[in-house]
Amino acid sequence: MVTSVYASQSLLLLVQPSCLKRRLPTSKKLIISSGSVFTIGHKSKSKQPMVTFRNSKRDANADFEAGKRLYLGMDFGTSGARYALIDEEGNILAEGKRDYSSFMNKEKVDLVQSWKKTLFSLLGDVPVSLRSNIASISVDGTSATTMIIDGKTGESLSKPFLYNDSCPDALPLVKSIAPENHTVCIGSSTLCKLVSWWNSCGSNKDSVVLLHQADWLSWLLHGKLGVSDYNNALKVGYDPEIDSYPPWLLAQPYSFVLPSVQAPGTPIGYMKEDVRTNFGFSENCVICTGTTDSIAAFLAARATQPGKAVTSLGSTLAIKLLSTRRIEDSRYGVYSHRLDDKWLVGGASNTGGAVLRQMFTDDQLEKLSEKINSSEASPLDYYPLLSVGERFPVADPDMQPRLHPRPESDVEYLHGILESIARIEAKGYNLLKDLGATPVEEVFTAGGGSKNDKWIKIRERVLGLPVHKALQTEACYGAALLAMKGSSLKGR
Ligand SMILES: Nc1ncnc2c1ncn2[C@@H]1O[C@H](COP(=O)(O)OP(=O)(O)O)[C@@H](O)[C@H]1O
Ligand SMILES: O=C(CO)[C@H](O)[C@H](O)COP(=O)(O)O
Repeated sequence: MVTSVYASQSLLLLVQPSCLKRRLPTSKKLIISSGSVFTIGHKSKSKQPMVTFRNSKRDANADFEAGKRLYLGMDFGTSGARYALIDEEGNILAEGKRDYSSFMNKEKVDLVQSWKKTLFSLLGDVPVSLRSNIASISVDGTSATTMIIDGKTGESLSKPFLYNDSCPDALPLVKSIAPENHTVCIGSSTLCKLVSWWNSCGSNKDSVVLLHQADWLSWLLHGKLGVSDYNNALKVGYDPEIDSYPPWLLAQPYSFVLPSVQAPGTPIGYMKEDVRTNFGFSENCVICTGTTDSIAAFLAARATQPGKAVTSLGSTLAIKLLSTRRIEDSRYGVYSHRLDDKWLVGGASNTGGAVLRQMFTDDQLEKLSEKINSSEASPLDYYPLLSVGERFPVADPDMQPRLHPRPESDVEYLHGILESIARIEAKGYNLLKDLGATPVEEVFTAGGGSKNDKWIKIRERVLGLPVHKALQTEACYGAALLAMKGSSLKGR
């Protein structure tokens, strides 16, 4: 079941210059009972007849252009999920977020159910009066988050393998079938997770489908099982350069479980009737293929020239450098995603915000960061990890976390951690240059860490490069741009 369609239209050309404007000045920012925050966009300036809508449920009142097409992007990250609803100019009309924790059953962490509940809760947070204008939806998720699915019911047959889970048991076999230093030759690759499951499950494997988190969530909306995109499928071995799974992978006994692959932002089908009627979406609402969270963050930053890069400072540190040359070397956890006719070279470290969140609340991070002297180098040398193992810029499953000695001052401690993460980021970009990628000349920042101006200053000093906060820092905005691309491909 292998087909591939490559949408030649460049996403970046679709995004109107006007969308380089900052966010819409919002007329309202409402906190609603579910804890989700959404903003209603400002009055449009166009000539179209204005339709004032009232959302009785949320007492929202904004003017809205009748018939205007909207695009919904949904980002499923490590700690929670977000949505952004944009118009054709890239203006944000509504946005919201949900933490998974509100759906976690403490005794049993049922991630799959929490993702599903979060998906439909977020859909329920989209302002009712805007839903019928939504022309398309795209979902991004964490990369290599692997699900073994019952091909008949769509239900998960095992616990999902998360993006940073590692299956070293499968590595020798994977290395024996894949080219040397191929992207899949790392314990956290999707292929290692598939092989590990295949070798351990024994039982009936006939109607099994492998899906990634974004694929499965999209299936809940369009109902067509077994479809992925060439970003999510990269780490199971899909080759976006030949638009196909390579022969060495198709020759494997488990190749029948592999999903079909299309370009990110490709229309897959209309929203399922039951979901559509339940939420009040249009019968023309199309669900498109998605991408991974850090690629969605790159798209959101709208970096369009080789040498521009985006660092996602989310729960993890993921770097993406736009390069004319494809680079791949699993010894360092370096791989290249395709972005139209260029390559997003990079990797994802296990360091990042999750380590910070273990020690400080977001409020403490903000207050402590204000006291940091970012122009001064911290003498502290840490390797901030939540647990043993690193993916990039060193692929070492046995790497130990290093967060001691801890100084008396929390300001100094945080400064040391932020600076140490910046050193890992710098090592990553230097490695990409050494491996032959287009040298980085400017870095945009996405993710939760992008709100930390002191950290941006520290990173500028450590990287020796201009570092900025991206105009749009949320991956869900990038997913919304993908939805817009898909809608144009559908000719809608
Ligand atoms: N002011 C801040 N400075 C540095 N990091 C921050 C700050 N505020 C939040 N974070 C970090 O941002 C991370 C959440 O970012 P987010 O992009 O939502 O992550 P993800 O989508 O990977 O779950 C948290 O781990 C948190 O520690
Ligand atoms: O760290 C992660 C979760 O946030 C993922 O690994 C991240 O998506 C990076 O993977 P990719 O480069 O394939 O997008």
